[in-house]
Amino acid sequence: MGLLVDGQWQDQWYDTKSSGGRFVRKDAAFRSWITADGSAGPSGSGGFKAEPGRYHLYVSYACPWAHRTLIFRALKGLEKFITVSVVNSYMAQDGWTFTPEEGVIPDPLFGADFMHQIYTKADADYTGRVTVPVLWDKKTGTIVSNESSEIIRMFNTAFNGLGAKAGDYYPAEHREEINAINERVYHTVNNGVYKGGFATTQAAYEEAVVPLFETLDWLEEKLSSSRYLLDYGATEADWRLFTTLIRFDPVYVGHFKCNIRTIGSYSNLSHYVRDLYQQPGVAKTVNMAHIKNHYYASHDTINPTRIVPLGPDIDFSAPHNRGQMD
Ligand SMILES: N[C@@H](CCC(=O)N[C@@H](CS)C(=O)NCC(=O)O)C(=O)O
Repeated sequence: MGLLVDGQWQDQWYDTKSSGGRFVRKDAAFRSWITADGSAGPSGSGGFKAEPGRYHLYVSYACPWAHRTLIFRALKGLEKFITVSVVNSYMAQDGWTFTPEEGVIPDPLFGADFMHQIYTKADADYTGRVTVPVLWDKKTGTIVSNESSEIIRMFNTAFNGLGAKAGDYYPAEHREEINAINERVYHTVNNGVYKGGFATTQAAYEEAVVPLFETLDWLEEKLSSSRYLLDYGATEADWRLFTTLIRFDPVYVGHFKCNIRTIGSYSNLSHYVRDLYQQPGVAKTVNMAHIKNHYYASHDTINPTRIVPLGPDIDFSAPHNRGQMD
């Protein structure tokens, strides 16, 4: 694990000393938007018009943030427009790499060995963490965005005129409700598991894990009367929750000590995660070997032996009861 400082790679773990043992996530640096006509989006600069074959997506199968973007690429049928590379599941002193492993898709643009080389191609003096996902523009040779919440919104609409699949996962009339759910789920669940897992004091750990389970209890209740988080149908709020839920019992319960309850013990949440997993195109975005290997092997301050547990044995393709709620 490391970061770039003035374009130079440095191997360094997260600093939690300056924040009372708390893990504090930094904001993403590249914030432009692909739009249908190339006009500027809500942030960054314009010039990134939706065009077939122009953009390349770098992801890790392990990473829940990158996973969102792969799901939206599948839901919207963007595979034919946007090419993809997948990094190795192990992230250590060199950060994310393209070292061969089952599932890795090498970098076709530069033949890079390391993900940090992609960042310095975009900005030779870049300072900051080298995260996935990265959405790359082949035409101007730069990073459009490395912020997953924004990449999924681009994918939701920018390619509609080029023949993307139908489906609006951020409908204008429900944005307020989606934003409110996202806000709570992001802080207490998506990032909550990391705050619990990367905490280096008991207080910081408890500060994360208690609200995490309060939100899971709230979601369980919410899903007793509605198939998805909104009556509208599946929205980005569901997909943003899904990538954390599918990793929860295999990784976060053990490795991140988020173990007050399991997702398997929640009736609605466990059926809901299978329902989402079984939607067209989604199962192939889930690579459980990469997920488990990444967390258990890469975080040696948490798991120095790097032993990857064999369980739990979960069949996400088992039948679910959510269809009866429609
Ligand atoms: N804000 C980013 C966060 C992405 C992120 O933190 N990705 C992790 C992997 S799960 C990463 O690449 N971490 C490397 C690092 O922090 O050095 C997003 O949602 O796109």
